Amino acid sequence: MSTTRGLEGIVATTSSVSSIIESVLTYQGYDIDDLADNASFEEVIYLLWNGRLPNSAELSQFTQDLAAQAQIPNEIIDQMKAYPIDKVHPMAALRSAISSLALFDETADVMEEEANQLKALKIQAQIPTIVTAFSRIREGLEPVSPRSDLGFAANFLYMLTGKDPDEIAVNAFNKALVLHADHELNASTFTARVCVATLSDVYSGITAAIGALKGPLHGGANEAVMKMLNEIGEVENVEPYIRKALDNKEKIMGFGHRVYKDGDPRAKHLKEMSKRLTEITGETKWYEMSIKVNEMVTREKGLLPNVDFYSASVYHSLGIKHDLFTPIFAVSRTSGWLAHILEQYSNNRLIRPRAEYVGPNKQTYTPIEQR
Ligand SMILES: CC(=O)SCCNC(=O)CCNC(=O)[C@H](O)C(C)(C)COP(=O)(O)OP(=O)(O)OC[C@H]1O[C@@H](n2cnc3c(N)ncnc32)[C@H](O)[C@@H]1OP(=O)(O)O
Ligand SMILES: O=C([O-])CC(=O)C(=O)O
Repeated sequence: MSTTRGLEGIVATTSSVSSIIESVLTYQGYDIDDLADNASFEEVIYLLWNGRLPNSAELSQFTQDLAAQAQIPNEIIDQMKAYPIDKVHPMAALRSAISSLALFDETADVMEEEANQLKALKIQAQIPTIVTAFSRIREGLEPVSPRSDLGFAANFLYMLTGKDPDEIAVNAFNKALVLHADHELNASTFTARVCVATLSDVYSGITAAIGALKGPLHGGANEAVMKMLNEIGEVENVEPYIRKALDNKEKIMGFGHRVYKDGDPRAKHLKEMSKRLTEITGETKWYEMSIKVNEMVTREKGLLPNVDFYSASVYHSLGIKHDLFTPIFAVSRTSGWLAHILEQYSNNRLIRPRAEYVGPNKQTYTPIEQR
């Protein structure tokens, strides 16, 4: 038996949801560059789940269907109020709340295709409500109910702040959601597929995926990037900070990628957004520091920024709390997770690889009093 550490390069499934071929990312065959410049997040969800773009009647119906499911059970709000708020990371709160949602859905374990599609719609619609409600609860504020007259991106920002968001913020947030929606067989999507391949339920698949996304080598990197930028503080500190980190063989968050070796196509969009938004807020130092970190890490290590690097200064410029960056990633990636979960169910086989045994052999049991 031979092993490949971290399953690098192993093709573990077929999928028609998204592809990465020669560093070009597509959702159902549509280049991410095209979608980032033109599509609403609702269109992208529809695309990922149906394999084609909606026409305007279909999009309008889909948007209404999402809006109709956006309210979460009061019990979930009450539960979140009971969490030890000041100690709980919003990703942990989200993981628990999504798991709890299943308890209030009588169809959670119904495996028919239609029931699973309805659960997908509910989860996608309710995840922004959960993230924003938790954010407000921990600040001592009441959650803001979703509005059916707002699109997905606008509604998220509205529920977060209780105020109508401006157009620039909505467009930037929509683009960020589009860019994060799916990414082939990344760690959290693989986790979701492994989970539901046992014929476990959709909620379990999403809960497991949230757990995998939370780690700093995956989705948790965006929050870690902002922590690093905060520690650096000023542009002139970049050089000594990064030098020390590299000398100590520390990983620089937001750089490197398992699949892209010549650049993540999403990063250029986020870089441009970071430039624009920091100009608007007047806090250009976040962009300038990011550029300097980027130049130095690329020069010294040959590593390029991934999706998490510039998204940090983008979300910061939108006034979003740093520990909500990864939950926002989850809000977007849920669309991809759900597409993969439905695809897995449609042609399922248990996912069960092997491990090469490297432990001791031929051991003999010794009674406890002789050890
Ligand atoms: C949405 C996403 O999940 S995007 C990824 C988000 N994660 C991060 O940004 C965390 C930082 N980056 C990393 O840890 C890695 O680049 C990963 C996890 C993304 C990819 O990991 P792998 O493909 O397993 O690469 P691996 O960790 O083996 O790195 C290969 C070499 O490059 C180095 N390297 C990789 N990334 C970095 C980095 N960000 N900073 C410094 N060195 C790095 C490693 O130390 C290793 O060096 P070595 O061969 O001398 O030991
Ligand atoms: O594909 C990966 O390994 C990580 C990634 O960029 C993503 O999930 O968006």
